[in-house]
Amino acid sequence: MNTVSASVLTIDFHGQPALELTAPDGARCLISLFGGQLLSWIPAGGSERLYLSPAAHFDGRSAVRGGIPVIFPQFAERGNGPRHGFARTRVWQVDESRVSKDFATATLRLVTDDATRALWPHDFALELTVVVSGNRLDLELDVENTGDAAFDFAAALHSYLRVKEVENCRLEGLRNTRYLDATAGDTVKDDRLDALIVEDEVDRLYRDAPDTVVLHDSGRALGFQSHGFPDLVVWNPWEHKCKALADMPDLDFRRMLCVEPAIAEKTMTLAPGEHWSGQHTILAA
Ligand SMILES: O=P(O)(O)OC[C@H]1O[C@H](O)[C@H](O)[C@@H](O)[C@@H]1O
Repeated sequence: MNTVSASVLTIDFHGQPALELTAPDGARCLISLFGGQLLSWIPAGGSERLYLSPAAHFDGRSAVRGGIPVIFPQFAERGNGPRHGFARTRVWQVDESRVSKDFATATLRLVTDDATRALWPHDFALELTVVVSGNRLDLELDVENTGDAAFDFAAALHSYLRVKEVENCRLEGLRNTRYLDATAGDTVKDDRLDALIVEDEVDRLYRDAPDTVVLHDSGRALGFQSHGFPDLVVWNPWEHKCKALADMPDLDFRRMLCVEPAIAEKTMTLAPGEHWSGQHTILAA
């Protein structure tokens, strides 16, 4: 019988410091301090469930293509700041990390500094807590207004899921919902289908999305439960857009699908001293 030793290790991953968490049951994940970004998740007894591009840039400046980037305080180009915000390109601090008898966990923190103030003139504290155990990954994102004026923000946990073959995937749970279709100039559309099947570029912002969706992928499945995030973004660049991405191999659009709980269509307002928190759980089967 294999024995697993539960641990939290600080390692170097492509020149960046990262935390490797191993739970007593062998479930593992890797979190880069650059971006506070999950880069790998392997459930106990399972295989890798996050997509990380083999051509991702690890230069300490560029956003890393894959894993679970934290999007804050802006979604995509819905604002005047950097695309998808700056949280994914800042170095976060480790606040706490530990193993218990059932899980391994870490909390990372990003707070205002001169560089963030130059991009977005507000005082904030962001906290990402990751818990890995068995077949589940739990993430909690907390935003606090630490300044003396209200601010508006957007946020997302931009999850790149590794799939065997994207054309064989079915994303279920979105029937009878509405989405903005970014591939058609943000036209509002109704989803009337039992499942979303990816056969072309998909870039949809589901508003007031259901908290639970399930991704079936060639005999495997991932279940998602989120709380606090009103929207859900689903993205696959497909052939043409993937070719245009310098940090992703041309055919890797087949190996990934992004399912992203988000505050995206409408920003959220936080008064001084207020908190918002959102939870995102992924279950592997
Ligand atoms: O290339 P990035 O800036 O990381 O953005 C990657 C993707 O993120 C989201 O899913 C958006 O809906 C897409 O429109 C965008 O292409």
